[in-house]
Amino acid sequence: MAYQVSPAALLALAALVIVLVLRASRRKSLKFLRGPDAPSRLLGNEHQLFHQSETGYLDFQWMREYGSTWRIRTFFGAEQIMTADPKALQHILQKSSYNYPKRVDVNTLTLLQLGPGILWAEGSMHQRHRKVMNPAFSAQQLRTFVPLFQRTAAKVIEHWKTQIAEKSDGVVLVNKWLARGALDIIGQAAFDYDFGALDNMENPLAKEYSTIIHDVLLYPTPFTMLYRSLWQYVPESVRNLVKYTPMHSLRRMQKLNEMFKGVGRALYYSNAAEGIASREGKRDVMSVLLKANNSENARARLGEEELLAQMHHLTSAGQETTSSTLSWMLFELSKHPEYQARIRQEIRAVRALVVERGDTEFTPEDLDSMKYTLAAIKETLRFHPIAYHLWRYAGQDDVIPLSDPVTGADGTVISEIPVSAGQPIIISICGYNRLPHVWGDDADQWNPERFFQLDSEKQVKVGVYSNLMTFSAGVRGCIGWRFALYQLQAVSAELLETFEFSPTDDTTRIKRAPAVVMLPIIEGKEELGSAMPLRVSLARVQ
Ligand code: HEM
Repeated sequence: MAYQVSPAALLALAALVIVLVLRASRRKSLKFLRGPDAPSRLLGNEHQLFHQSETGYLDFQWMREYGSTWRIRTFFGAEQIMTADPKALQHILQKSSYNYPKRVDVNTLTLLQLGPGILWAEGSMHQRHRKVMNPAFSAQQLRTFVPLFQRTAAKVIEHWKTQIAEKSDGVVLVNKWLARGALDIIGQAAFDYDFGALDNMENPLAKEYSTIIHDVLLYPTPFTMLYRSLWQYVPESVRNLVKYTPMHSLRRMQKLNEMFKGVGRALYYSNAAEGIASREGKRDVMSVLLKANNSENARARLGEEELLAQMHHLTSAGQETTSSTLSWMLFELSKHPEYQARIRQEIRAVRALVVERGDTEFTPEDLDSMKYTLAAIKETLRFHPIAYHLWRYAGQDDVIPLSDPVTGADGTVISEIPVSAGQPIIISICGYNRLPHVWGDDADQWNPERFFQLDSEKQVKVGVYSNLMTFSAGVRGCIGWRFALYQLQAVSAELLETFEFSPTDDTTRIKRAPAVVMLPIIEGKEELGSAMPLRVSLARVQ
């Protein structure tokens, strides 16, 4: 059936385009920066970025052509800065506090899928959320989760042993199991609740999480992208209403949110019924949330909607990120058997010390002493940053300094960029993590050894860990980075001690698909959704 568009709707659209063009033209022009042509006037380079053959492919190409900062187009012909420059990133993320808010289209997706929690909140509201959550993420608190990480790894190991005994080719979709493990971990660590995702393959929440990013965020259509770009012109107070748009992707997001709220509400109120007195001195996430809900100080209090959203934000932010990173690490090790063997040797040497002193499990100190394993984790975080772009805009007029001056359109050298309020900016985390002058001439190779040779004194200090941008930085930097690190250390040590990982026939076709977060998909087998098949076998006992 052909769609009828009313003349009134066309007029409204034309008026909107005029407003957008006028608004963009009031901004300082970025013509002095070089950059690629836009394939579309309406979509600029946006559609191209969400459909690139692999995450970062365009970033790396443009960096080679224009330097670490360049100009692209966003919707309706407006100009946009894209940068991987260390000083620019430090300025925007670390030094400017809340002056570079998140781009409205991407942030509204967070609101629709996860509710009004910490990842979505801006300014003073974000400060309040962060203050409530911070105590649950101290290094001391997180060390106590190492045994939980090990117990979960043991469950994954049992499942994989069964799988390889049953299948002649020994191929396991490792990301599916690691995602289930990560969901169980976050549930127990944060809320003392077992989602049971590793025990029950039919677990509805785990099933929904396993497909939502692929189904909803990967390869958006031009119409979907344009529609989302318009959200910034809707007043914030009513933006939540876009969830009623009859679009499949938005319905799916809302469904997930409602499913989570069902679990979260029951969980929160069963804990609340026990009273907060029993949680005196405790700093786990559930305890800090209960205290925040009961706080006499209105500035510290979180309402029910915010509480449930907070629980959902943590669950979602802590699941796909760690499990995907671990999947990519195993993928790289399968292609680097010598380094994998070295890691296994290191883990077994530390295990011998553990046994010698009469213990059964690695302590956090044992894990920290595994230098080769840690270098492989850092290198994977650098090479495969799950959150590969951050979408921001300037909240006020400003000047962004550059550490890597670029050659301008007229041939002059540019070492700072004046921006007007409203100027959209894409921060290329994947680009920064590949800068040769920061990481070495072989920055395009996965090589953990670099971490034994880098002179961090010569680098601009950015990021929260190892000068990587992978966890972002500043007031909005990842609150869970230490949690993630301990989890990656503890789980990878158990898996690599037990199993050997090697490539499969699909290995060369595994691609990093750009879906706001990076997903592994197999070229030609996209119908499988996110998939990381690896050949798994029991490691030889020495
Ligand atoms: C390898 C694992 C991880 C990576 C690469 C990662 C990356 C990031 C990045 C890039 C951001 C900034 C997002 C933005 O500004 O839009 C972020 C924020 C956040 N992350 Fe992580 N993350 C990881 C693990 C975790 C874990 C395990 C948790 C929870 C236990 C967590 C919880 C959060 C939260 C709550 C925020 C929002 C912080 C705020 O806005 O104040 N993350 N993460």
